[in-house]
Formats: sequence, structure tokens, C-alpha cells
Amino acid sequence: MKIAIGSDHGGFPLKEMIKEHLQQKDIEIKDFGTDSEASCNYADFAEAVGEAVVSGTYDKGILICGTGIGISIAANKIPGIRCALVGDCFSAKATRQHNDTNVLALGARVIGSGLALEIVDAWLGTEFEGGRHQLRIDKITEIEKKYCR
Ligand SMILES: O=C(CO)[C@H](O)[C@H](O)COP(=O)(O)O
Repeated sequence: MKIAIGSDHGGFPLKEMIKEHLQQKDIEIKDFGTDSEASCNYADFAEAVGEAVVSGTYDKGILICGTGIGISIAANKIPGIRCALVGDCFSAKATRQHNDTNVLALGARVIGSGLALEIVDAWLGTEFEGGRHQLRIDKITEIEKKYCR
């Protein structure tokens, strides 16, 4: 599995922890920045990671900002990206099983690093269930086709 990761300054320390955590599991990870705690703009990293996932170059993406909100809003503007802001392990699993999310967003100023790593593991380790959930995702895709030009 190939993972694209990115954050703004608010998410930078947690991004570094997640990278180390996944590298220890021999998961291939590409860091799209940022590379310090200097102030920057979360939309730039949401776009870079979202593009890497929607193009098929990377299987999934992980995005982190202070709340996880801005970076998830920005990622979800890219057609084909289904990004969920997650703060608990139940939702991490459910959003893979039901929503087939391809990008996970985390709020580094909201949750602790221990929980964040558990959420990452739960999200990466859970498969999409298909069936009735695919029909619902198809409806999301129809909305994208209608409004994204
Ligand atoms: O959470 C965020 C967006 O949703 C950002 O990380 C946050 O807005 C950055 O704030 P500041 O520039 O004050 O560090």
C-alpha cells in the first residue's frame, strides 16, 4: 500500500509521528509537506495529496491540520476524493466500511497522538463493504458530476 501524507504547520508534528509509525510497519509513504512549523496554508497540501490519490499514484491519503476541518473541506473539493475527518476508532472503521473514504483527515490540536495512531491503523486496516454502500457512493458521484465542471 502506498500512502500520500500532508499537513499544514498545525499538523506538522503529528505528521512526523504518523510517518515514523507507518515506516516502522514497512508501509510506503510519500510526504507532500509541509516541512516545518512555519505558518502555511492547508489547502496547498490538501490539493497535493488529493491529486496524488485521485490520479492513482497513491492508494490512500492522510491529511492533518489543527482541527482537521479546513484540510478535509479542501480535499473534498477534488472530484473522486472522499475525505473524512475522524476523531475516534469506530468512525475510522465505519468510514472505510460504509463510505470507502480514500483520504483520512485528523485534527492535531483536537486529539492526542496515541489516539491518532490508533485511528490511522484502524482506517488503513479496514476494507470497504460494497453492496448497499456502493449505491450510496454512486449517488455522491452523481452529485459531483452535476456540480463539478
Ligand atoms: O485547523 C486549521 C484549519 O482548519 C489550521 O491548522 C488552523 O486554522 C491554523 O491556524 P493558525 O494559522 O492560527 O495556526
